[in-house]
Formats: sequence, structure tokens, C-alpha cells
Amino acid sequence: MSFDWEYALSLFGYAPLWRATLVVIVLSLLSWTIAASLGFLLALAKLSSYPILKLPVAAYIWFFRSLPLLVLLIFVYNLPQVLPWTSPYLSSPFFAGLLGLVLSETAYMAEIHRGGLLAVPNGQREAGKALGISYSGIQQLIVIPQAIRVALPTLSNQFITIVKLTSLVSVISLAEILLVGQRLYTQNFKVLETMLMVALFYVLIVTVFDNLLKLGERKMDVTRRKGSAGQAELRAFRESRSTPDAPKPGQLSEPRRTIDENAVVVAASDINKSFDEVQVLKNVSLTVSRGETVSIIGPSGSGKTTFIRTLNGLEIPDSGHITLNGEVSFHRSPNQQSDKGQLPRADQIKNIGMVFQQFNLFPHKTVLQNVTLGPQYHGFGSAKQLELEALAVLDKVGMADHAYKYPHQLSGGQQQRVAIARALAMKPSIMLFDEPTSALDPELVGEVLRNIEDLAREGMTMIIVTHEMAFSRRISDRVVFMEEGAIVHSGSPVEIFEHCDEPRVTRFLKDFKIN
Ligand SMILES: Nc1ncnc2c1ncn2[C@@H]1O[C@H](COP(=O)(O)OP(=O)(O)OP(=O)(O)O)[C@@H](O)[C@H]1O
Repeated sequence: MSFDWEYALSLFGYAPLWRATLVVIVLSLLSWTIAASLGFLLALAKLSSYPILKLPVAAYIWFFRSLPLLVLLIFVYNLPQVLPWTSPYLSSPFFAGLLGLVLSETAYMAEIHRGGLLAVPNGQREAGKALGISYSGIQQLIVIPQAIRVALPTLSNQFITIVKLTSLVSVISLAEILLVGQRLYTQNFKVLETMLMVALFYVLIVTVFDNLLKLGERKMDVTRRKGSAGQAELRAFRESRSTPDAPKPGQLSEPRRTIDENAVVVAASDINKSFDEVQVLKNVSLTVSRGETVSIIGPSGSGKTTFIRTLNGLEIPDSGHITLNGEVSFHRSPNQQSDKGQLPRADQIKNIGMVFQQFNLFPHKTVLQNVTLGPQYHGFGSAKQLELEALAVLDKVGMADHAYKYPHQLSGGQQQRVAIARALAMKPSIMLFDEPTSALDPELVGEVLRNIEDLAREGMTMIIVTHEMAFSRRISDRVVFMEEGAIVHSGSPVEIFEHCDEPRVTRFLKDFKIN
């Protein structure tokens, strides 16, 4: 018996096969979209810290990933036998198939999304928190867009899997491609010819959608973006800055700072913090006045970073008291339980700018969007006005020309300068710098330190955790030395770097080149 090519090719003109193709496409698209959306919610629930959400979701995922789809389809299709009210819906093979596919695929999608969510570095969430953005705002603006980009290739692959799984729905008599083929060859016995065409129809669908999804992936890939737009906006900004009264780029608005000792910006007292029974902060107290630059130095692991993170709520102390501009932002007495006490409010947190060691810029947003995100979220002004303000603040750190680029197109030093601009755009009362140059190559350190020095000169209130001793000596009004979770010594740069006879300080400083 020879292969009947003429018959096989004639199936390209067979209308029921094209109708079945449409059924497969619609069923796959609906299953994929619904399962991807529900899977995302399940992934969020599985990652939450509430057992009441986590445990049922974990059980769902375990159960539906263990169950063969064929068994599930037959079960769903026959459910009206025991639950007659489901009959109007589930007696339709299409809806029964859709329900079976969604139930099963949601479990897989949840795991794919969970991988995407876990791939977003924690620094991204912390950067959002430091801008005073709420949990849901952080998810919506920062985490979800990045998690979906990470998960997209696997989600696309899952669509292809679903297309092929729709063939199983033939078992409950849905007239999809396989069933139409089976009906044909049971009449004419041309099994191979018919199945070849059935296979070709699946390959056709998969090829078309695979290419469409790849196109979508490429569009969402920020590393491919050039970010070259915005030249007109930049020119308009430059022109507006060249009017006689406007400050020139890089020009400082105030020539010298003054320290107002009567205006305390931050006062922290008796801050204690332990991680896993190890006490890393021991009754730390520090008061910073308006216009003052305080640097915190000390050996690695002495608690410097942990301390400044308690000031804006990134770490919650076990006990202590913090005021911001005279208002209590944190209070918990030593005998209070860990879920009691007053925690910093968003309106207080947004008043504290923070620059991280690892920059933590949002990779899916341009430089300008990174800077406008916080002010826009808090409704500081119209989009146009905030854009102009963001360009001005970027200009101040010498980054206006890069406003329309993405973070991956910048050097480490440039990224850190954008991070400084992002914090400044919130018009904070105080800036916290957590080792702002530690992650930079030596040749890039200078440009960032110059920006911070400019801010000090302008009178910005700042606390800087640093290992750059010469820089600390040059710009600080006060230097605080920490060791083993406590402030051991503090004084003017001259007192600390030249006349200190505290053995722990001199021992620490002897390894540094200070001049
Ligand atoms: N989230 C955490 N969980 C457990 N331990 C932590 C955590 N954060 C910090 N620690 C520990 O607390 C101690 C103080 O860390 P911290 O980062 O504040 O020190 P540091 O003085 O800033 O050090 P470095 O100069 O190396 O950055 C260290 O022993 C560190 O391992």
C-alpha cells in the first residue's frame, strides 16, 4: 500500500480541520491566560509569610501537579453525575476541557511565577521601601514587572505545552485536531496520511505562536533597549536652564553649609538589635542636627549598616527610640513584645533618602523614570513638573545627559550618581549613605564622592557609613567610630584622625591611608 500524498495534501482544504485548529488556539490561549493569572496569585500566596495562605496553595500545587491531565479531564467531564448543577457548564467538552487545563496548568504556572518573583533581588524591594512606597505599590511597580520578564521565556514554553496537551481533550469528545483526524481515518483507514496532516497542523500552530511569543520576549527585554529617545526633552530642559537666573549645571545653590544645632533632624537613642540571638546593636544613640554631616566608621561587622537601616525602617530594632524632625518615628521599650511599639510611617520614611552599596536602581525603568518613580507615587506634582525636577536633580549629579538610558547602559559610578539623584528627588530631610563606593572600581569612586561632597557643602544633613577615611576626614563635621555593635568614640575629624588616643580607634585607623 503506497502513501496517498494527494489525499494528505487535500486535507489542507478540509474545513473541519481548520475549525478544529481554531478550537485548539482559543482553548490554549484561554487556558494559558487564565492559568498564568491565577498562578501568579498562587505564587504570591505561596511566598507570603501567612501559613493560612501558604499551606492550602502548597497543597493545591502538590495535588494538581501529581494528577495526570487525562484523569482530571475525565473526572471533570463526568462531574455532573454527582453534581448535577454543574451540568450546564461541564456537559460542554470545551468548558470541561478548559476547566481541566486551567486547574492543572495553574499549579505549574504558580511555580514558574514563584521562580520569577524569587529572582527579583531583595535590594529592589528595599529601594522601593526606602522611597516610602507601600507593599502593594512595590509589588505593582517594581517586583511584578521584573518577575514577569524573568518568567516570560518559561511561560511562553508552557503555552507550547498547552497547545499539545489540548489533544488530550479529544478523550472527552472535543472536536479538536486529533479527534477530527481520528474520525477521518476510522472512515477511510488512511491512518498515516491523516496523522501526518494532524501533526502538521499542530506544528503550524506551535511555530506561529512560538515566533509571536519570542517577539514579545524581545520587546520586554530591557537589555536590548537603547533608550536613545528624549533628546528633544533634554534640549528643552537645557534651554530652560540657560535663562540668566537659572543656576548653571553643577552650580551649587548655597555656597556653604551651616549647622543648626537647635534643629535636630534625627535622634536615635538606646537602639538594640539582634539577629538570631546575636546582638549586633547595643544601646546605640546618635543625634544629628540640620546641616550636619556625620560619618560612621569601624571594622567590618560592627553594626554600621544595621544601625542606619534602623533609621528608615529597613531594620526594625528590638528596642529603642527614634525621632525624625522632632516627631517619634520608632518606639519600643526593652520589655515590649516584638509585634508591639510604634513603627516608622511611610510619610516619615519618604523623608529619609537612602543610597545603597549596590545602587539598587530599577533595571526596567530609564534613569529618568527611576528618579520620578518616588515623587510620582507620592503625588508630589504633575508628570511634566516632576520630569523637569528630575532632570534638574540629575543635572546636579552630572547625569542629565543619560536621563533616557537604562541602568544597564551606565557604569557603576554613573548608576550610583543616579541613585543619589533618585533619593534627592524625594526632597528628604536627611540622606543616608551605606558604603556608597564599596561596590565601585577604584577609578569610579572619585566621581561619586565629589557628588556627596557637593551635597555636604550645600548643607544637606547626612549620615555616611564609609571605609573611605580620607573622604570621611575631609567632609565630616563629626566622625563616629563603632565596634561590636556599640559607638566607642565620636568627635571631630581632627579629634578622631589626628589626636585620638582611644586604642581601638588607633588600632583600626593604622591600616588606612588618611591624607
Ligand atoms: N539580615 C541579617 N541576618 C543575620 N545577620 C545579619 C543580618 N544583617 C546583618 N547581620 C549581621 O550583623 C552584623 C553587623 O552587620 P553590619 O552589616 O551592620 O556591619 P557593618 O559594620 O556595616 O559591616 P561592613 O562594614 O562589613 O558592611 C554582622 O555580623 C552581620 O553578619
